[in-house]
Amino acid sequence: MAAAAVPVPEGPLVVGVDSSTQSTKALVVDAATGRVVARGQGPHTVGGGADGEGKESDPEQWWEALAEALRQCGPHARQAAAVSIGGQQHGLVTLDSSGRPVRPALLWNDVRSAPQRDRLVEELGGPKAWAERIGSVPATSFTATKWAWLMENEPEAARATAAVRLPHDYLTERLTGYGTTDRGDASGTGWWASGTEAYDEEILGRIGLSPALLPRVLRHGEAAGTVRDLPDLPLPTGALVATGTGDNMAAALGLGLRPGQPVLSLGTSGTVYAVSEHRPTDPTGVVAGFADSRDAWLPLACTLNCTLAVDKVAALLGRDREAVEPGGRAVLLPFLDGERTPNLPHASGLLHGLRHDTTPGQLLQAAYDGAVFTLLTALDQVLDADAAPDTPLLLIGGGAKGTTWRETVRRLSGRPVQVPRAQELVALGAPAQAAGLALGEDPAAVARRWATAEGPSYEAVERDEATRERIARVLSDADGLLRRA
Ligand SMILES: Nc1ncnc2c1ncn2[C@@H]1O[C@H](COP(=O)(O)OP(=O)(O)O)[C@@H](O)[C@H]1O
Ligand SMILES: O=C(CO)[C@@H](O)[C@H](O)COP(=O)(O)O
Repeated sequence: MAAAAVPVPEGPLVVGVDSSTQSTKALVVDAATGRVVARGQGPHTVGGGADGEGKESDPEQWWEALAEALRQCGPHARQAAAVSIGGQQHGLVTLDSSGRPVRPALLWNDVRSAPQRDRLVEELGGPKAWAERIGSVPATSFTATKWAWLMENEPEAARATAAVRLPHDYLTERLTGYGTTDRGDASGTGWWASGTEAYDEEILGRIGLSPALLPRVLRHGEAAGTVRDLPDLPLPTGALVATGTGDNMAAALGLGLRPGQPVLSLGTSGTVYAVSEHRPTDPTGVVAGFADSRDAWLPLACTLNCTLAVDKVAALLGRDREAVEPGGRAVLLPFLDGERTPNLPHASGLLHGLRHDTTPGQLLQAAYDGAVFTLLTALDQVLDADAAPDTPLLLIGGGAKGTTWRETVRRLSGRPVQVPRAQELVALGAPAQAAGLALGEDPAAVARRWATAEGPSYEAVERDEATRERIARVLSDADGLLRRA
C-alpha cells in the first residue's frame, strides 16, 4: 500500500513554543491553514529550593527542553519564517552581567513571598489602591513579591542580578540577544501599571529594583528581533521572532477569543478568563487585571492546585484518575500547594465529611469537585455582568482530555461546555502571533481562520447546587484553619 501523501504547506511555516511548568512544547504550523506539521516536547523539573518549601526551576533546563522539542520537530523547524514563545507567567528569572541565571527561577506557584506580599499591599494603600493602579491586587505569584523575597532572603543574589526577566522573556532573549517583553506578561509582574501601561517607578523603588534591569515592553505586532546564529538550535538564523507572551495570553490568542467568551484551563494551574474591552480593577483580588497580548484585557482568576493536585489524590488512593464514583457527602479542598484563589498561601489540603460508607471513588470525585468549585466561583467575577450565561465554556489544558474533569465542570457550572479539538492552545497561540508577524495580520484573526476553537460541544445540565453549597460552607467554616501555616 502506498504511504499517505504528506500535504505540501500552503503558506510559510511558523514555530510556536509553550514553555509551561512541567514541560516545553514546540509546534511547527502551516501559517496559511493552521495545520500542525510537526510537534516536540522536552520535560523540566520543579525543585523545592534550599529550604524545600519553594517552587524553582533552572532556566537553562527550559532552554535545553526547547532545543529538545525543536529537534523532535525534525527538519521542519529549520524552515520556519517566524517563531514565538508563550511561557508560564510571573516567574522571576535573575541574570548576571553575562546573561547567566544567578539562581534558579522562582516560579508562579512558589508561595514563600506571602509576608512580602502582605507588606507590599499594605504599604501602597491596600487592595483597592493596587487594583486601581496596577489592575490587580498582587498574589504571591506576582513577580514583585518574589523580588521583595529575594532582597530580604538572598541579598547577595539580588546584588549579583544585572537583568530581571520573565520565563518567556528569557527564552526570547536567548533567541534574539535583546531584552524584551510584552504587555500581557508584563501585567503579571506587579510593577507594570495597567492604568498607565508603563513600569511603575514608585513600586520598583519600594522593592529596590532598578528599571534599568527590566526588558523593553514591545507594542503589539512589533518584532522582538530575529534568530541569532545558534548552531545548537534547529531554527534558521534570521527568522523573525515575535513578542511572545504569557501562556494564558497565548492560549487566548490561540483560541481567537472574542470578548465575553469564557475559558477554563485545567493544567498545573487552573485558570478562568475572558477577553474584555474594559480594564479590570477588582479590589477583592480574586480577578487579576491582566492585559492581553494585543490591546485589550484579560481578567483572569488562577488556582495553584488543579490537575497535579487531583492526580496526587488519585495516586494516594491507588486509583486511576477516571475511577470516580458518585454520591457521598465528603468535601475535599485540594490545597496541597497552599492556594491563591481564595488567597490562602499557607493552606494545605482539607477533608471533611468522611463516613463509614464513603468510598475511595467518592473521595476522588470530591477532589475534582473542590478543584473545579473554586474556579467556577471566580468565573462569575471574571465575566462582565452583561456576558451571556449560555455562552459555552471553552475547556482547555491537559485536563480537558479527561472525561471526569469535563463532567465535573458541566455539573458544577450548569453551562454548556465546548472542548476545542486543538488541545495545545498555548503552543498554537504562539504560532498565530508568529504567523501574524510573518503575514502582517492580526494574530486573533489568524487563529479564527485556523478554527482552533472548534470541537465537540456538550449541552448544559442542571447545576449541582447541593455540592456547591457544601463546599462553600466548609471553605467558610474552616477559614481560620486554612489561614494557618
Ligand atoms: N487524558 C488525560 N485525562 C486527564 N488529565 C490529563 C490527561 N492527560 C494529561 N492530563 C493532565 O494534564 C496535566 C498537564 O496539563 P498541561 O496543560 O500540559 O500542564 P502545564 O501547561 O501546566 O504544564 C497533567 O498534570 C495531567 O494531570
Ligand atoms: O500563574 C498563572 C496565571 O496567573 C499560571 O497560569 C501560570 O501561567 C502557569 O501556568 P501552567 O504551567 O499551569 O500552564
